[in-house]
Amino acid sequence: MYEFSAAFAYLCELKSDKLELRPSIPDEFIAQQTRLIGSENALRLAESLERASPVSVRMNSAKRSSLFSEAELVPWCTTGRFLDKRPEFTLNPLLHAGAFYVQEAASMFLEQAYNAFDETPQRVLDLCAAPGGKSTLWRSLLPEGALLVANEPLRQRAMILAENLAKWGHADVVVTQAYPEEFAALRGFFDVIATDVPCSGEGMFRKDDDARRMWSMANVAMCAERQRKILSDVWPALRNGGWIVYSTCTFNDEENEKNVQFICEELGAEVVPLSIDPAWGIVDTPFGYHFYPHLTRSEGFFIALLRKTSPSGTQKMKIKHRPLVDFPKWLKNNDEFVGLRSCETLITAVRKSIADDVLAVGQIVRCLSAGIAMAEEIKGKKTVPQHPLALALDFDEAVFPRVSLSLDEALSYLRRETLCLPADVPRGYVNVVYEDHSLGFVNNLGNRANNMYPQEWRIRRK
Ligand SMILES: C[S@@+](CC[C@H](N)C(=O)[O-])C[C@H]1O[C@@H](n2cnc3c(N)ncnc32)[C@H](O)[C@@H]1O
Repeated sequence: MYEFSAAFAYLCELKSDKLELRPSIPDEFIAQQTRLIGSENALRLAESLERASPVSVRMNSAKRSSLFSEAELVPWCTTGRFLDKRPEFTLNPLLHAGAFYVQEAASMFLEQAYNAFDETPQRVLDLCAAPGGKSTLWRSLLPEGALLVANEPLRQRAMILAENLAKWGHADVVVTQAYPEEFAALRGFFDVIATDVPCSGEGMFRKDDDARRMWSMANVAMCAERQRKILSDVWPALRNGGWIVYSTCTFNDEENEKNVQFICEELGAEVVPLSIDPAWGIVDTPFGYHFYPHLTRSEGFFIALLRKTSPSGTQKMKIKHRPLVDFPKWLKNNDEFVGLRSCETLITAVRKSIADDVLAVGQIVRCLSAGIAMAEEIKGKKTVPQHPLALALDFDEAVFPRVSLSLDEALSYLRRETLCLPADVPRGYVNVVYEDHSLGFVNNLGNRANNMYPQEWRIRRK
């Protein structure tokens, strides 16, 4: 029974009083929340969805910078920071150097799920990963030598995911573009599968008008069904005893609690409790954790940690070994890597200890990137350093001459404009840096320096 109360009537007034520039929050959504969390909370939730979103960032602990060091900490994530206002992030070169990521604070709670693992996972699949907020966090949490497969089925979004992970700089990442069922052939391969599933986006009502416009109970039901299909399709790829991190940015129980129940009962898993501080304002339920914007400084979010109890078996994969190739010795620890040819001309470096896993994944699903894209060979003569190398944590910055850029020059570089370097800078490939953070390469011809920043990554903002 819906609880149509005075609070609900007040909400309707609130909606009609608003300057109607934005689509209003759907009545049925308010009724649904009234049923789920009571009228008082539904009222406070709806009010909070009309307020401005909090601003937060997460620092890349492997690319140290003093930026935002004074900002308030996000209590559930060691590298999260709240900002008082939203700066022009695009015009900060350190964003493009991978020193930080702009991320909604609730998503950073993933760190608490990670802390609940009783052993360190070695193979993690982030199944619905674009644009890469949680993948960059996974990568920061995982130790070196553990493999992260970050996947996104949609091409354009997968390209953005690859870009954001290249900026983050860790070598032990494979970016794939595949649908969940394609991973089933990697039977029992992964220790962890994270499913940050596409959802009805109620938690985004504050930021995203389309989420308001597209919302309906029918859409909620459609999303819930698609989520169950995603989970069922990828299920064989999770090893027995492996972990599922299930999350959505929506509030309703169809896509949250009922799907967690489906995973437990139909697929075979148990919910694992997380430790939370009551002061955080997170709502703890038997099936997972809710972030409500009227209670936490965040958007709406739901997350559950589960452990697989059903058997999956493992399939011993026959790895088709590819010939190793020499790669230019431009890394700090070249001996830890092997060179592989990604396509005819591109040479990548992959950590030796995970090379077989990387090959196994590449045999089953389409890979957009794996390891560090090092160099392009041109007609077997010239070796051109690739942009991801300049952003990689393993890049040996002593190899190429380095030039520090001012803010204006750095922005000009990121817009892919031609630069003019000081006369004493050697000719050839030069690494350009901003505040000690590598931004990329230029080819210095003397009178001008050709900009090697990837065309599709360039910033357009003046
Ligand atoms: C909520 S977003 C992921 C956000 C991301 N995890 C992050 O933190 O930046 C869900 C993603 O799932 C993708 N997706 C859509 N259909 C999918 C499917 N059938 N299987 C897996 N992912 C899908 C969407 O394109 C979208 O990029």
